[in-house]
Amino acid sequence: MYQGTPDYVTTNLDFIKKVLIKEFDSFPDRWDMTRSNMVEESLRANFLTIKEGDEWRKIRQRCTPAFTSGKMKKLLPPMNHCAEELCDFLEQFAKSGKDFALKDTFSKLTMNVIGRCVFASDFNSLQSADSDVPLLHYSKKLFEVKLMSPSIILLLSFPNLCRFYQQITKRSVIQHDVDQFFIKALSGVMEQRLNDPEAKDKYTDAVQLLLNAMEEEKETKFTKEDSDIISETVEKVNKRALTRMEILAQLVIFLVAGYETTATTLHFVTYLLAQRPEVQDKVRDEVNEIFGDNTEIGYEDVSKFVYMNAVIDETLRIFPPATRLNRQCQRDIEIDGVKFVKGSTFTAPIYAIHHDPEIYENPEEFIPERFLPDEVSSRHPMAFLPFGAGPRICLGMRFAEYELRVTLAWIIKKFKFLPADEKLAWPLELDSNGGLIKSKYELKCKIVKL
Ligand code: HEM
Repeated sequence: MYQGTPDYVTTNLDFIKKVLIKEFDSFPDRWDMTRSNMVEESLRANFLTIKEGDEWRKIRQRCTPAFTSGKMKKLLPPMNHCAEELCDFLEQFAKSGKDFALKDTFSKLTMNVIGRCVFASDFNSLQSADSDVPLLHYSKKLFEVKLMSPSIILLLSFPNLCRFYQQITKRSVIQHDVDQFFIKALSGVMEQRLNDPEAKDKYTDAVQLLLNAMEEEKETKFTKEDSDIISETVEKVNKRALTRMEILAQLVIFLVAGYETTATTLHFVTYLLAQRPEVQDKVRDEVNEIFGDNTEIGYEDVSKFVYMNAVIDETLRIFPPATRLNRQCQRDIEIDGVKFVKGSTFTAPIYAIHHDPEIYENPEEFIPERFLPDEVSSRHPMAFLPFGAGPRICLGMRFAEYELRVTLAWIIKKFKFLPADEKLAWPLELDSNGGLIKSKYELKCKIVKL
């Protein structure tokens, strides 16, 4: 049982594949404890992550053009720009020789990348304290909905009362201030674009793509390369345009889903490289060969990384930012003798799968070679699920993959990463309160300029 709902959890990879892909029509949505109590027109009720059925299909279809391979090409210059800025920022730590906190630094970088790629704005996060970057402050807060917070307890104990309160006041019981902040901040950007007759030709960021989608009914053409983020299930959908609240909500979810997950991965990968100089040197050799004396990492360069890919994937295996994923059953169905009734849930325990010794020998060891192409092709496709799978797979997967590679290439080329003075025991002690993985103790390292 999960919060009063029957939940079936398994590490059986064939079974997981059936639920996430083959029987997707019976398991199209995520289970969300707060969904039924949300004010329909509220910001979070419109998040793609929470939307159900045809409403989800429509929004996913509209958002996908922002993440296609063609769009990624255009996003590489801003990603390179942010990575270069990060290198300038890191110089102070190289000069001081002191330990520095990885998570804080990479959170600011990923916020800047989202700023430039999604909002075509400079958030300048690196130079500011957290409290001076309101988007960072409120994005962190949006993630802080804890299972045992007073508002959640209230919601679970008195759902009807909460629904009544929300309908009357149009205020969300959970974090009303956060919703208000985002609505105010992003409405401004939207209005400015709507009032600019040249905006359509001037901007290519996600805000503009979604605004175009709001007005236009045009069909989007997807290439074969895009098949990993768009499925046929999504394409067969009514073509109603998006409302303003729907657009606002997706911008917020891109910001929130995009910054914490990618920053978490970058901070773990850098930490691991600092502990393993021989792996770090190997990545650097590859980077130097591909990056050379060029001024930025290009679209074709990214696809040439082999060892760096293996390092990133092995990091995502050991530390998957989302430790599990779930689906809610929409109609009674039996799969391999397991009966699901409508409303029950299914959980794929990503962390447990990634640490299963039957799948990965010595799972606590950092062995990037496990992710060299031949090894990957001999493994079950569901053995590695950091971005989920099936039609509801992470929409920002490719965005994250590019951001991780571009950033890592820049910092590895410019700096050597060394262990911090303060040593932590391995395996690291982790905390996944709220579903996202965290190290219990702050991860730090030292750097030397090359
Ligand atoms: C290392 C970085 C990231 C990781 C590990 C990650 C992981 C995930 C996972 C596990 C899911 C659930 C998939 C499922 O249920 O099958 C998900 C969904 C999602 N992610 Fe990511 N994510 C990352 C980066 C991003 C970025 C950069 C964005 C946007 C800019 C993003 C936007 C989304 C959205 C919108 C969904 C919901 C998709 C839907 O319901 O259709 N993610 N992500």
